[in-house]
Amino acid sequence: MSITIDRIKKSFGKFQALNDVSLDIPEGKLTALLGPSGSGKTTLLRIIAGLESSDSGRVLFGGDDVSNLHVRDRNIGFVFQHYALFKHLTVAQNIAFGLESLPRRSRPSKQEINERVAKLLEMIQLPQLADRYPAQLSGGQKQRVALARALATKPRILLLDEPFGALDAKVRKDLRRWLRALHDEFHFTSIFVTHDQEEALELSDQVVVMSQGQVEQVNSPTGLYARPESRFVFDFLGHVNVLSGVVKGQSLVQGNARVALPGVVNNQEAQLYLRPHEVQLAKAPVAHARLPLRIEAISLIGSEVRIELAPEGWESNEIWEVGMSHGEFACHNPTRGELWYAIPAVGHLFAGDSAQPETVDWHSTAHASAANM
Ligand SMILES: Nc1ncnc2c1ncn2[C@@H]1O[C@H](COP(=O)(O)OP(=O)(O)OP(=O)(O)O)[C@@H](O)[C@H]1O
Repeated sequence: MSITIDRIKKSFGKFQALNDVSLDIPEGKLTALLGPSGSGKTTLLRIIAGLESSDSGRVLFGGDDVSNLHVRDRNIGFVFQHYALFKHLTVAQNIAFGLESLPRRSRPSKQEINERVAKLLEMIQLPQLADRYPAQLSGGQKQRVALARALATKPRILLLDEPFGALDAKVRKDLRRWLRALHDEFHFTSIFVTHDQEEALELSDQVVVMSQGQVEQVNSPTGLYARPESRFVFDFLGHVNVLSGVVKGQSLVQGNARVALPGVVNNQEAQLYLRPHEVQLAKAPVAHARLPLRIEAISLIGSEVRIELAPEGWESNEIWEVGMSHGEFACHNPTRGELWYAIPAVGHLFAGDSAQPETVDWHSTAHASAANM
């Protein structure tokens, strides 16, 4: 069941929580609503659910306007951050609750309910815990039961609001993988609220980045990371290295730093954004870039070595980060306190007042410079 959000506005008093939001949520896909605290994610989710009404605009399910439909009639499953399991009911009774509460004419028989609960217990891989009470479960187990309960009435749409927010990092990761696998098997249309970029990128088919009650950008995780369309998305999604300066003589210049930018208008202010993987380190500057940096920290944990560097003779608001394979690291052995030069291969330039970046590609030059290391 696809979902269409059509020009939704919502204010709380004078505060505009959602400002003309339009969005298409594709059928059978997992869509993440990602954004900083207060950007309007939960408000949008609650309007889709029918738990909150909008001031204007429409919500459509599969093309049908459901804006005036009661939450009960929207056939939606919910999972929230704080497990809202009934303490006095067992796991099996919690899962059966939605089915037992259906009006008599649509309620399945006792036997059918038992069978469906048994199937859901299998699905969440907890059949052995059917007779336990919520207090006897771990946080991760409680969230799995909450999910089974949400799915018991076979909803067309599943809404999840920071479902793993209260769990520790390891359990979160396991549950993410498990939810993704479950989704791939059952294909419900899901919307997932999170402010954790890693979670959004790892779990979803489509990411909606929100800021101040508006949609900033919608794309697949890879598309969003590779082609951010605004400074906000750049800053919000992963680390980014920034050189701010003025364009002079076909180069972006600030203090000791200089990067060649053929074709850019002189004498305007500009910011060059570089992802850690778009930069290499060399012992000397190259023709298209002179970006001296001193190594401040080296982190060997993870699949890549992460090197943090501070500008030398120029300034940057944040520390720079460059990724390097463990093989490269062993070969070049960069050490804390040493002076190195960042060599950009691809960059994203915001020149003057432009809200959208222009991609600059120095690839051929960068390959030549890698030999410098
Ligand atoms: N019932 C309400 N009354 C008044 N203001 C509200 C209400 N609900 C939300 N807001 C305000 O609307 C804004 C958006 O809130 P919302 O919960 O949608 O943000 P969010 O992106 O989900 O944030 P978080 O990640 O912190 O949950 C916030 O500034 C919040 O204070």
